[in-house]
Amino acid sequence: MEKEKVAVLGAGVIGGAIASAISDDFEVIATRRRLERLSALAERGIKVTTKNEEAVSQADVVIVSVKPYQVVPLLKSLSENLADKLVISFAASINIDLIQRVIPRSRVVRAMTNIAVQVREGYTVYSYGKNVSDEDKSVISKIFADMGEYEEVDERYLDVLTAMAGSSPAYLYTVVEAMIYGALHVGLPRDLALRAAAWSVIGASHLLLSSGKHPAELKDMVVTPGGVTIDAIYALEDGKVRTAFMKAIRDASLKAQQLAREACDEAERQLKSDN
Ligand SMILES: NC(=O)C1=CN([C@@H]2O[C@H](COP(=O)(O)OP(=O)(O)OC[C@H]3O[C@@H](n4cnc5c(N)ncnc54)[C@H](OP(=O)(O)O)[C@@H]3O)[C@@H](O)[C@H]2O)C=CC1
Ligand SMILES: O=C(O)[C@@H]1CCC=N1
Repeated sequence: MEKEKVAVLGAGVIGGAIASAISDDFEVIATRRRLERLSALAERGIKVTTKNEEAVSQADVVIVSVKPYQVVPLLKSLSENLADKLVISFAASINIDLIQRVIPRSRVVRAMTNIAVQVREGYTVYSYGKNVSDEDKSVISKIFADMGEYEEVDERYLDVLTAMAGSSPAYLYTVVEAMIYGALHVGLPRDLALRAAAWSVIGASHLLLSSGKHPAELKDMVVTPGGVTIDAIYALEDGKVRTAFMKAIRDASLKAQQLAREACDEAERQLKSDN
C-alpha cells in the first residue's frame, strides 16, 4: 500500500524529531530555511527542501512546527496551497480558531508534544478543529502513535498542558541535574549518578502509571521510619520544593495563556490591515 505523504514545515528541534519518528510509516518531506541543517534527516532518507509550497503540494497531511509567532505569516503565505489539506499545528498558544481563520479551507488539528519524541516516547495531547473526518482521525492516530503516547483533550486545557507536557522534560532535567550534583558532592562517579537518577525517574513513572496509586502514597512507601529517605524529604521540604513546582506550573501556564492572547491580538491587527 502506498504510504501517506506528510510535509513537516519547520523541521527544527520538535519538527525534526516528529519527521524522524514517523518516517518509517509515512513518506515525509521536511522543510526549513537553512537547508544544511536538514542533513541528518536527509541521511535517514527523508526528503528535504527549503520550499514550503513544494512540500505542501506533495503532501496529504501538513505538520506545522515553526515558532508560534511564525505560524500565522507562514500559513497566510500558503493558504491557497493548504486548501483541503489536513493541517496539524504543534505551536504553543496558537489556537484552532485563529488557525482556521487564516486557512478556512483546511482541516485543522492543534497538538502539543514533548522532546521525548526524539526517542518515540513523547506524550502528545491534541484537539480537533471542525470538519476533521473519521478518515483524518485514523491518519492522525497513526502519526501520534509513532511519536509515543497520545490522547485527545478539550482545547481549553492545551495551554496548561503545554506547561505540563510540553515543557516538563526541562523541569525534570533540572531535577536530575541537581540530583547528579548532589551525588558528585559526596563522590559518586558522574556516569553512575546519571544512570541512577534517570532509571529512577523511569521506574518511578512506570510504577505511578501502573499502580494507580497517588504519588503521595508511593512516596510514603519509600520513607522508612528513622531511615535514609526522610532526611532527603526533610531537606526538600525545607527548600520549599513543592511550592517551587506549583509556582513553576502556574507561571508557565499563565505564560502560555498570555502568548495566546498576544497571538490573537497580533493576528487581528494583521487581518484588519489586509482588508
Ligand atoms: N522544543 C520543544 O520541546 C517543543 C516545541 N513545541 C513547539 O514547536 C515549535 C517549534 O519549536 P522548536 O522546535 O523548539 O523550535 P526550532 O527553532 O528548533 O524550530 C523551528 C524551525 O522552524 C524553521 N522555520 C522558521 N521559519 C520557517 C519557514 N518560513 N519555513 C520553514 N521553516 C521555517 C526554523 O528553521 P530555519 O531557521 O532554518 O528556517 C526552525 O528549524 C514551537 O511553536 C513550539 O511552541 C512544541 C512542543 C515541544
Ligand atoms: O518553551 C516553549 O514555549 C515550548 C513549548 C513547549 C516546550 N517548549
